[in-house]
Amino acid sequence: MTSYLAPAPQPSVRVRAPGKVNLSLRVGPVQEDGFHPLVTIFQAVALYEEVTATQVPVGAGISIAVDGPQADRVPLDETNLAWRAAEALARHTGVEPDVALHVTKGVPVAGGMAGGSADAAATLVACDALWETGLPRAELAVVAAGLGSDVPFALLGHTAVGTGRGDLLTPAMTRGEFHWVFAVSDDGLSTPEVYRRFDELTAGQARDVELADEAPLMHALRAGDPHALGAALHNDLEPAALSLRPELERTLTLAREGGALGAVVSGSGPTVAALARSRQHALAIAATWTAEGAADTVWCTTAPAHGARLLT
Ligand SMILES: C[C@](O)(CO)[C@H](O)COP(=O)(O)OP(=O)(O)OC[C@H]1O[C@@H](n2ccc(N)nc2=O)[C@H](O)[C@@H]1O
Ligand SMILES: Nc1ncnc2c1ncn2[C@@H]1O[C@H](COP(=O)(O)OP(=O)(O)OP(=O)(O)O)[C@@H](O)[C@H]1O
Repeated sequence: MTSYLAPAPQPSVRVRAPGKVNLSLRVGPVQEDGFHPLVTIFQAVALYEEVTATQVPVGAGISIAVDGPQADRVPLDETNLAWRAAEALARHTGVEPDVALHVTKGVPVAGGMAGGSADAAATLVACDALWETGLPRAELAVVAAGLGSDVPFALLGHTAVGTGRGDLLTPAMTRGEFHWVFAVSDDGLSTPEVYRRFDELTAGQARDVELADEAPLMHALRAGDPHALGAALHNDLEPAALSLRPELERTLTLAREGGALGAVVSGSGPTVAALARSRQHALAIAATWTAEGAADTVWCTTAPAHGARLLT
């Protein structure tokens, strides 16, 4: 009689990281390095990317699989931000980059909601646990900033003020829960292209960014006042996104006509974010967008949400 022993499962670690909306995004004049100085207020939303990192034999290298809505629009090679995050952490800590990554997308792709950045942040936390490299969060944030301006915020989550390229973060005090609805387009926008259009529209003469401009928004967050927050939403990239996608103007108008407390293009777009009074109100705005054909899909959620966090 032959006995059969099933192979032991390989150790694996699962991490969840959030997408974001920029409650305010103020963009200064382009610098010599091609980046723009920002003052932004990030808020993490309860739409999550999940990354599972599984141990593989020494020398196997990195591999990646992706599922979830819009997974077919995500690269499966070394250009994937999750792959780049594993490589960057291995380089930083001197370990061999051997890991199988599985990404489940829960944030729109190329929608201005930093889904790829959330994958990178989740991968840093997952590989740090799997490889037992034990980096403090502050050091992970340095590796994160090398991967992209939005990656440190996906690590931190909740609500935060971002300065520099958006990578220098200070947590912001908020009260309560906010209801968001997002109009998502199947056809994403390229972040560098939107910044380039911003440069054209401002003829390189954008006004310097000032943290003081955010006082009303910070007050609304501290008070947990969705009406004041709605009135304070702001995005300097919105004219650039609208000039590349004029149809987004109607999506914004429909949300406002539907009683949204505020409506704004999310980050570099083309997602439009509307702040609702309640979950029922969010669903009503979503229904209007759908009925009017103003979005390919609509996603309702709440905020703020936690940053990159181990699930197992
Ligand atoms: C639009 C936002 O999502 C708002 O949070 C971010 O500024 C974009 O962050 P991201 O996608 O992580 O961007 P990165 O990967 O760092 O940079 C991509 C490109 O965006 C432009 N970029 C980005 C950040 C910044 N402060 N200034 C820029 O001009 C640059 O052309 C850069 O080459
Ligand atoms: N893990 C990933 N998930 C999604 N896209 C990725 C990933 N890695 C690389 N990409 C590429 O990067 C592009 C932008 O991805 P992403 O979904 O992060 O955009 P975004 O949300 O607009 O980013 P941001 O708001 O940070 O500017 C995609 O079109 C895709 O080609």
